[in-house]
Amino acid sequence: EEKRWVLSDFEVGKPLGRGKFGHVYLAREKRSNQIVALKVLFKSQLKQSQVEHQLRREVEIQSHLRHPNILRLYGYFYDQTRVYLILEYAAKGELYKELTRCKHFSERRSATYIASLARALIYLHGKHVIHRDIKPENLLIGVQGELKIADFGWSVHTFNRRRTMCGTLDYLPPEMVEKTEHDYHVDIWSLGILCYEFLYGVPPFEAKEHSETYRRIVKVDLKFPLKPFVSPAAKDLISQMLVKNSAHRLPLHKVLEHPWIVQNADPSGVYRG
Ligand SMILES: CC[C@@H](NC(=O)c1cc2[nH]nc(NC(=O)c3ccc(N4CCN(C)CC4)cc3)c2s1)c1ccccc1
Repeated sequence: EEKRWVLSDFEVGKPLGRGKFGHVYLAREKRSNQIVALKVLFKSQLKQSQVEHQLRREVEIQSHLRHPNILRLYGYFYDQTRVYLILEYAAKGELYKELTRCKHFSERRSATYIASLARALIYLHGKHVIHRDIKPENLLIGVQGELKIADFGWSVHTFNRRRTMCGTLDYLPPEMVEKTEHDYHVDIWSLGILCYEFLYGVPPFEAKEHSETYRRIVKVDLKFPLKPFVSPAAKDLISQMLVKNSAHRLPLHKVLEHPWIVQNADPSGVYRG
């Protein structure tokens, strides 16, 4: 595990995509012939945006996670100018491109994905990790069609926060004792947004201006278009997740028991079309 990787350990192939601060390439680890995705980030850009600590946290968190719907991080290394993350290769690419191509997903496909994500989030929250950035752009599709949560750049260990919270509660002002804005309920809200976007092809509070989107979110101005047709059960689940009071959002284990999920999600967690 403590192997010190170097770039020459890999034969770097075609670029797979790009994201914040860098690109990701198909690569083959020469000794094992293992195919991986090599994410290359530029130190200059990381420094400029002061996200080095975030990247360290991403590596620390993702390297310890083991779940079929969470992209593995096998290791990392760096050189003078770049940081390299050795990631699991998701062979069917980016979910958002598939969603754009299909316009919107069927209820079976959507429910199968939402169930996988709920299971992955239950696992994450069990480890005191909240992702905080669950959206189509951060979801990849594995070779069997299974969903993989990628890019833990914004995830945090609630543990640390709770430790500071648990220390000396007495001296904390009310607003600090109040829910930290990032408790794990944020991921349930994001799952509701994702469910809506899978079924309708657009997120529920989309608007031309950011200020309008903000207003619609805080008001939870949830509207269900007449087209495409979406079952009342699906709308019921979405309505139970997109609730302003975070404590009243449907808990993740209840999401898995919801009739729409039970009736539509493929038990294997894989959508085979
Ligand atoms: C989620 C963004 C994040 N990405 C990762 O970490 C990523 C990690 C990771 N592992 N495997 C990937 N696979 C692909 O990117 C991929 C893309 C297209 C593919 N196909 C094209 C169409 N064809 C018909 C089928 C095959 C197949 C695999 C990616 S992306 C990121 C963040 C910052 C910088 C770079 C990348």
